[in-house]
Amino acid sequence: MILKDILKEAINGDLPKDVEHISITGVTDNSKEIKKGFLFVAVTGYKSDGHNYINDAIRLGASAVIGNRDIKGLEVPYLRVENSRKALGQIAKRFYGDPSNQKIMIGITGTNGKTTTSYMLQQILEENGVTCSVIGTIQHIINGNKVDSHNTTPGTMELNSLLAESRDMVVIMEVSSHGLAQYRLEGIEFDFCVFTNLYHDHLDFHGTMKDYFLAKLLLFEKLKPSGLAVINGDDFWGGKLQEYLWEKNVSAFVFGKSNRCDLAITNYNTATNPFILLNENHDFVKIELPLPGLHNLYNATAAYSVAKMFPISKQEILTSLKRFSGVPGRFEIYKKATGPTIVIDYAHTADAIHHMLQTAKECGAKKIYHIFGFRGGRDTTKRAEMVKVSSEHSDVLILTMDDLNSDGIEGMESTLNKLLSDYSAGNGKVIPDRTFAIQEALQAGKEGDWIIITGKGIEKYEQKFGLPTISDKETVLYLQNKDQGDFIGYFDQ
Ligand SMILES: CC(=O)N[C@H]1[C@@H](OP(=O)(O)OP(=O)(O)OC[C@H]2O[C@@H](n3ccc(=O)[nH]c3=O)[C@H](O)[C@@H]2O)O[C@H](CO)[C@@H](O)[C@@H]1O[C@H](C)C(=O)N[C@@H](C)C(=O)N[C@H](CCC(=O)O)C(=O)O
Ligand SMILES: Nc1ncnc2c1ncn2[C@@H]1O[C@H](COP(=O)(O)OP(=O)(O)OP(=O)(O)O)[C@@H](O)[C@H]1O
Repeated sequence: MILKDILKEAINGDLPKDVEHISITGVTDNSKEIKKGFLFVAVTGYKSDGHNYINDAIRLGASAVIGNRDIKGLEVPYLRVENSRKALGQIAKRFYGDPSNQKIMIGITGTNGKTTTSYMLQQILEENGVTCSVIGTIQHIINGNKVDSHNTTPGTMELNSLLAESRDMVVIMEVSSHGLAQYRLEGIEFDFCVFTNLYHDHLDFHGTMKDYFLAKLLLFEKLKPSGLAVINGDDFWGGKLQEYLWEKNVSAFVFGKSNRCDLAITNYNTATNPFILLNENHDFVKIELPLPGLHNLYNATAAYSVAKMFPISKQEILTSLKRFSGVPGRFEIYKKATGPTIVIDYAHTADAIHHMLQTAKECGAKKIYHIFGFRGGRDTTKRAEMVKVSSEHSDVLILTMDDLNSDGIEGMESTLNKLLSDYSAGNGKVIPDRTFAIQEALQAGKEGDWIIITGKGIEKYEQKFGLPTISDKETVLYLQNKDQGDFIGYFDQ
């Protein structure tokens, strides 16, 4: 491939003579992936600086380098750009032949509900003959094949490579604020952009809610002129987004409780036989879902709003939602003939915890045990509110370990104790070993009680705990079945 052909957007103006005829064999921003004839794009990162690896890249065979520093005297041509992360996105798109341009692109953003809404939409579309690639937190699904996911929104080279590989008609993407802020979607345009909600999260990265919102807003700048924004109008920031798009004359379809919404919520039931009743231009739509919780009904409404833009009948959409298969690690219920109801969920914001505990109450929980922890190295300012909400809406809260990342175990243990004493109403305890915390709740829980384990969903434990299990699901199954023989591991999907 001729280098200058993929630099169209990345470099303004004429290229130097020594670059005109260079051909390249690949592109990467990671010196460890360099092969002979590659273009190396040096990116200034959050942990390290790609410019420090330029010499390694040349030694390994890079035939040209792009960066955003003033660098002279390299053995291969060097092109300086203003922002090499952005340039990488522009180059990735060209290198892979602008693959998103050949797809119907659906981007879903928001603090919570992205994964659930994508799975709902995938099920509706696929059951009605529309093949989908799904890119998100749990995994990426391309042409029906599952690929491990390292980021919710993959890095720009990986993303464009997945899109180029896809033979599916539609791409449903979870779009994270990090991905938007880091130009991972540079040059990609969307047919539908969905906004689920915005709550306190990731402020370690964005600083303020306003900046977090502004990062999310970037997705809606990527809407095609013919595209449609689908917005949860009941969310405070959803309202702000609506105003912004209105001023810009961008088409938006809004759902919410106000009767001014395009899809007005008139009634719902969140517990047994959950449903949400919607008024769409005096035509009533009843979405039934095999999954409790108002939050899931909102996710289903978002999925319905997009699906109805496809040539699929209302009845077909409602049938698919009624038999929705659920999402691994999101409101997954484990219940034996007798004993407590156990739920494994991915809630990791105060708002999501509120929804979970509220749903358990609405489902008739007699006593609620809530087990959770905090990710090390991530937004610490959300922790107090998570403890307050848990303490207020559960009967017993047990603080335990989540992934430590770069934090130390002793430090986290004292953080848990301090948060519990400062923000709970005295109805909690700290059990650092996550498997023992679950064990204690399962031993105490009786028929009619609910035990809610949040934060990790299907993710594997990063630390070793007391019981020989590697995830919340394994721990629950191990404890539920431990009298029935030796445990050999269930190995999560
Ligand atoms: C803090 C952060 O967001 N980091 C993201 C960022 O990494 P980075 O480019 O800054 O990486 P870095 O390690 O500082 O390295 C800088 C540069 O040096 C290069 N390098 C480095 C070492 C070397 O030997 N040679 C070399 O060339 C690297 O390839 C890179 O180009 O860009 C990478 C590529 O796009 C991302 O994979 C990476 O996500 C990390 C793994 C991460 O954990 N991110 C989280 C916070 C995140 O993005 N989360 C959201 C979901 C959030 C949610 O809603 O829950 C997501 O979309 O996943
Ligand atoms: N619409 C919603 N409003 C509030 N909370 C929700 C909503 N949907 C899901 N949740 C809660 O958030 C958790 C994560 O849901 P989901 O994985 O669908 O969201 P996500 O946006 O993909 O999250 P992440 O970016 O962290 O992967 C769920 O387990 C549930 O507790």
